[in-house]
Amino acid sequence: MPLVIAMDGPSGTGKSSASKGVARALGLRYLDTGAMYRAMTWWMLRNGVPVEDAAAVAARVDDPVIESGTDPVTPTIAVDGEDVSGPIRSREVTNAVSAVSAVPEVRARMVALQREIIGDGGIVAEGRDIGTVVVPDARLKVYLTASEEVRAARRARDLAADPGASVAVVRSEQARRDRLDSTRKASPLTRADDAHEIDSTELTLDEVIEAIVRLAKELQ
Ligand SMILES: Nc1ncnc2c1ncn2[C@@H]1O[C@H](COP(=O)(O)OP(=O)(O)O)[C@@H](O)[C@H]1O
Ligand SMILES: Nc1ccn([C@H]2C[C@H](O)[C@@H](COP(=O)(O)OP(=O)(O)O)O2)c(=O)n1
Repeated sequence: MPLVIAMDGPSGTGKSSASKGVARALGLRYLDTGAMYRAMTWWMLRNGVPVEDAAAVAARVDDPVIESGTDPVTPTIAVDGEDVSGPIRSREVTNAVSAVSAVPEVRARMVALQREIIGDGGIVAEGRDIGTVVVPDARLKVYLTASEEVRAARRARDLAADPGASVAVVRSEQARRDRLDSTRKASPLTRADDAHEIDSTELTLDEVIEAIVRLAKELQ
């Protein structure tokens, strides 16, 4: 079976950047499953669905059409034909996404879509449950970590245009999201037993990419 690389870990550990780099280096496709949960959340907010009400979210789960592009050079995400790559990164969506992604009906639909896109493989897929639920038989699983402090500093840099996003605020919002993502009932964030753990706290992005490419080459 063509290679599937499953990349999981909490927010700000470098999953998206490393996954895109590895996909480019190895000529693989790339899937950002977090962007899909963010797209679903953006749609719920736009349509006035109370995101803390799991039954209300579940009732609308089949309505949005979510399309993910898998080119690691220009990843795309659209909802009902509208490019939402910018708006899904807002703090409003970020702070609502854990509630929406904890709803089992949301996860069932997203996982089915993700498996369809992953197909026969040749892809780096990143998220929270790729190695545990979406592709439990992936040939290579990586679990990325980094200190809370470094993760918050990285994400605050990404949000530099938002004056409310100080490192302290980002750190506390991130800690809340990690707690929700790792304690929810439906496929919580957890390291698969057979995942390689890489701590990126003291590594450059290139070093992380190199480490994963080396692991992939060892499989051949
Ligand atoms: N090893 C690293 N060293 C420094 N900065 C990094 C590293 N990995 C990622 N980054 C930066 O941290 C930010 C968050 O990375 P991202 O890939 O979006 O993480 P995640 O997908 O895990 O939330 C980005 O600005 C990215 O460029
Ligand atoms: N496979 C996945 C991917 C993301 N999620 C949820 C939980 C996360 O807090 C949100 C957003 O994920 P995303 O990877 O975009 O978050 P970060 O960029 O790492 O901050 O989606 C999930 O439940 N399962």
